[in-house]
Amino acid sequence: MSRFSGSTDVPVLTADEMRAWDSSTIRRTGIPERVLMETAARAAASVVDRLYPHGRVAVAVGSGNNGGDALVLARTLAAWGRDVIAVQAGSRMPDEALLHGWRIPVVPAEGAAEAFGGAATIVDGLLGTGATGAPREAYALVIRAMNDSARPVVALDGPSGVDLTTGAAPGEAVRAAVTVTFGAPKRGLLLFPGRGLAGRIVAVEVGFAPREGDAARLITPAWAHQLLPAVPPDAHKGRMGRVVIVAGRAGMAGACVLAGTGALRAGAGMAVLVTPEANRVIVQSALPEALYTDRDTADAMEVQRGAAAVVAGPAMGTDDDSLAFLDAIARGSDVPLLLDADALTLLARDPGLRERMDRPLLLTPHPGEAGRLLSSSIKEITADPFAAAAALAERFRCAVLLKGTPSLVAETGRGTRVNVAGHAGLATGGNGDVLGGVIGALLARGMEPADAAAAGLYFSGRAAELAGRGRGLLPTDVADVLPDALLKVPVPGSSLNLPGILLDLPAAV
Ligand SMILES: NC(=O)C1=CN([C@@H]2O[C@H](COP(=O)(O)OP(=O)(O)OC[C@H]3O[C@@H](n4cnc5c(N)ncnc54)[C@H](OP(=O)(O)O)[C@@H]3O)[C@@H](O)[C@H]2O)[C@@H](O)CC1
Ligand SMILES: Nc1ncnc2c1ncn2[C@@H]1O[C@H](COP(=O)(O)OP(=O)(O)O)[C@@H](O)[C@H]1O
Ligand SMILES: [K+]
Repeated sequence: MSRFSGSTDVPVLTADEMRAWDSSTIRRTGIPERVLMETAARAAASVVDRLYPHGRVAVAVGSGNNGGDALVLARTLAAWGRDVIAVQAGSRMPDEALLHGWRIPVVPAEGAAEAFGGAATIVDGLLGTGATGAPREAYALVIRAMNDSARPVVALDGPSGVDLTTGAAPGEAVRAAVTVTFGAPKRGLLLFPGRGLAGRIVAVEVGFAPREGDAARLITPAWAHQLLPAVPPDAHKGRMGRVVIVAGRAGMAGACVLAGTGALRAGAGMAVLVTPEANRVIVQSALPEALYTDRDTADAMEVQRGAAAVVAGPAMGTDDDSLAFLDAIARGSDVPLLLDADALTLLARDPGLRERMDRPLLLTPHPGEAGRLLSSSIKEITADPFAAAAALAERFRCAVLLKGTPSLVAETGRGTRVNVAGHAGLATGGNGDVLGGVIGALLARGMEPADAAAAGLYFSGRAAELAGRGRGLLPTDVADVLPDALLKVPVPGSSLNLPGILLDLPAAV
């Protein structure tokens, strides 16, 4: 389960943004680079010593500052009484003065396999934010030896060989058990394949100045809970938000039921399900708490009047009738509108729909739907989801939740929000429908579309964590524990029980 500090603000940075933050901290505060390195390496040494307290530690050292971190860590562990050996991968070692006179045995890259074989734990200090392209030969050799050693590897800042901006691994790449990343999680650690190679991700505070600007940020529990409107003790159903859900063509009642369940489990005062007569018996039996309206009567347009938010699209159909109906719904009110699934396919077919409506809008595409909306391929979307989410937000002048691992929320002029709550148990048809309903409920309580989307991702992800990790988790199981996820802010902290941990994310398995 992901664990956070109590911070509402944890940035997610590209390698360039990280370097800019380094240098602006050094420039503005006068703190020497060596002090930042010392703090970073000592924090990483604490993590290594806490998780792997016994046996020899072999430290792989590159020639840049990532290697500098590795030398400081090696010296620190040696001073703490640990048995340490270094493997030199670069043509030169970082400044030996970093060792403060401690004598650490150093072997060349060719001796890596033997050195790792004789160690209990390996530390990867080969490449960090300054790396470009695939690791070159001596580095590649050391990485192969690391991966072949069957020893746990703790990566410093990122697993060497992973592009810390894109998550790509163009050549050999370290498979880490744990990554200790400095100052803020790097974007490439949260994107696959980087996310898979990073193992458990521990982000530690190392003394950077407060960040300015609109970089991407994690959706933290503290942030999501602080957005959540309180339930007043004198609440009544009219004040808790009425969500209209347009979903499920004939024979596809499930999508409608799941979205309605999501809305009610997230605290909507009322859910109105707009779906064809053929689905009536099913939706009213499955979800008697919701109201039903026949999509093919004039009532379907009337129900928008009392609505605080509208969710349209899950399995609603993509034929001409559905397009005409969606068009009427979109123009029929000015309350926030969420478009998902089939409604996104219809929007891709008729982008003019956007110009004909005048209301806060949120799109929640998965990469396939995003590809249709941007006329590009799924491959292009997943290669740079941050760019795709931003392009959609710009193109449709609205908030966008791009589903994926991780799911992102973008809106022009605001920093992208990155979701790390949840797990692969959510990869079951129907979870998107529940999510749409959850966000609908949050919109109906007055949250801005981008905030509702981000909070909806967090609470659904958190519910999946509470529901457990086993296979076969149903969307309704996730929905059932939503009230618990909404009620309790998780206690901050990590099982590492060390100060300064910003984020402790389990390995993606
Ligand atoms: N600055 C700070 O405040 C703080 C920074 N910190 C730490 O510094 C790290 C960034 O350090 P950095 O900028 O020195 O880059 P780094 O990742 O060590 O790589 C550069 C070296 O790798 C080499 N190299 C590059 N590509 C390669 C390839 N494909 N294959 C092989 N070699 C390759 C390149 O060689 P060159 O190309 O120049 O020959 C150069 O020698 C950051 O991740 C964090 O750990 C912390 O201490 C906290 C404070
Ligand atoms: N591996 C995963 N880790 C975290 N969240 C996931 C994972 N797989 C799916 N999800 C989430 O589950 C939801 C599935 O939505 P979607 O693809 O629209 O499914 P459907 O339309 O079939 O209900 C999205 O919010 C997605 O981000
Ligand atoms: K590294």
